Amino acid sequence: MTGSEATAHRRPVAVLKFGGSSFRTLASYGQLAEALSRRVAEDGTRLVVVVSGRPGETEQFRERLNQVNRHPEDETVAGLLTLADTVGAQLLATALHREGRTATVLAGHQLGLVTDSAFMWARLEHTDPEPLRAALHDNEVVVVPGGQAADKQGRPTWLGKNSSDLSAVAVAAAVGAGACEIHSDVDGIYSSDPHLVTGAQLLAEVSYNTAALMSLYGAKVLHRRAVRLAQRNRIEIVCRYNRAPFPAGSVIGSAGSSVAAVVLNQRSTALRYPTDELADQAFAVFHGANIDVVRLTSGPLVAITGGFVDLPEFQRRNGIVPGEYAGVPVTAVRGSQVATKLADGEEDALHVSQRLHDYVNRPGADVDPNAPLLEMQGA
Ligand SMILES: Nc1ncnc2c1ncn2[C@@H]1O[C@H](COP(=O)(O)OP(=O)(O)O)[C@@H](O)[C@H]1O
Ligand SMILES: N[C@@H](CC(=O)OP(=O)(O)O)C(=O)O
Repeated sequence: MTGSEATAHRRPVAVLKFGGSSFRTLASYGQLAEALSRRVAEDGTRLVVVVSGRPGETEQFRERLNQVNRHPEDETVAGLLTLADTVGAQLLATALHREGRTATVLAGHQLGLVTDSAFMWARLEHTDPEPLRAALHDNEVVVVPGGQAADKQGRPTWLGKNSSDLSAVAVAAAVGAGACEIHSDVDGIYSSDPHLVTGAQLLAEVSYNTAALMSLYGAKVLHRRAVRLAQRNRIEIVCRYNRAPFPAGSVIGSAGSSVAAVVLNQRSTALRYPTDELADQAFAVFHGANIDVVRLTSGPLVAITGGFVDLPEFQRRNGIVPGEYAGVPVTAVRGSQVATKLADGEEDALHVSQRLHDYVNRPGADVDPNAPLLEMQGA
């Protein structure tokens, strides 16, 4: 056993993630550093803190890139857009130094997360825990820019849009942590987006399967592959509000509530193809590129959930027949059951979600996890 391994075993390590919504102002860095410093002092833990860039910053990089080249190489997109998270990580590290804490930044190429070479939606293949262990040996806090990794040749790769959650769970698995604390501007997973749907309820316990289904269908709150990685490694995801004292709202683990959730993401797009066969082919291409996609069964339909895919460009490059815009998918999930309705655009998606949410959560509704959801198609 190396010295750093022995130390990592002696000291408990907590893994925390703070998304972009935690850094709306520059003052947020100092406030968070103060709270983290208190935790180090009071709990005697070392921390790995995964951070995202500030809200909108990743997309600002994308705009700048597109102004220079409308058709950039994936490797360049990955190299540039992940810098927003690097900036955030360095700002938090410097705020921690001001608090008198030892802290360092481990960027994707230093971290030990090795992916394939699908630069923009890379898949994790292997983790070397040694860089994290060594950094934890020398520092009270290790700050990790979310979404970053490297391929076998050491080239920077991106785990995809909103993938900081995935980084956090991968880091938790690497350091052997039993939990991963994910902080956001909501304290947990609700029965629908609480900023958009009236009456959305906090779900205290959510099963891995339900959380993964919700994010596959576009719920922004957690990254789908993060949920699956946590499930495989038996890591509990604890969702917390991003301001001290960081109250916990939901735990994602083996237990789950049977409440029906309605997934709304106005960036999701359903595409209709002339035949089922063409829809199957398009689905296979999106899926093969690691993009979150669902083959809807109610027709020759494919839903690209979560947005941030340049659909005309992607279809052109991959030589697939362009699908016709079919609306915004809104999906009800209960246990492992799903039912999707198509709304006529972003505005209509809000109304459809509210109606569906009211319907599935109506007083006296049958919440038997085995009851079919198909009746909701008429909601
Ligand atoms: N079912 C849901 N439960 C909670 N939040 C949801 C849900 N669906 C969508 N959201 C949205 O997810 C947002 C949090 O995700 P995100 O903006 O990526 O946060 P962060 O920047 O902290 O990672 C919330 O502000 C909320 O609007
Ligand atoms: N750079 C990432 C940041 C991220 O993952 O965001 P968040 O954790 O706030 O969803 C992105 O915009 O994709």
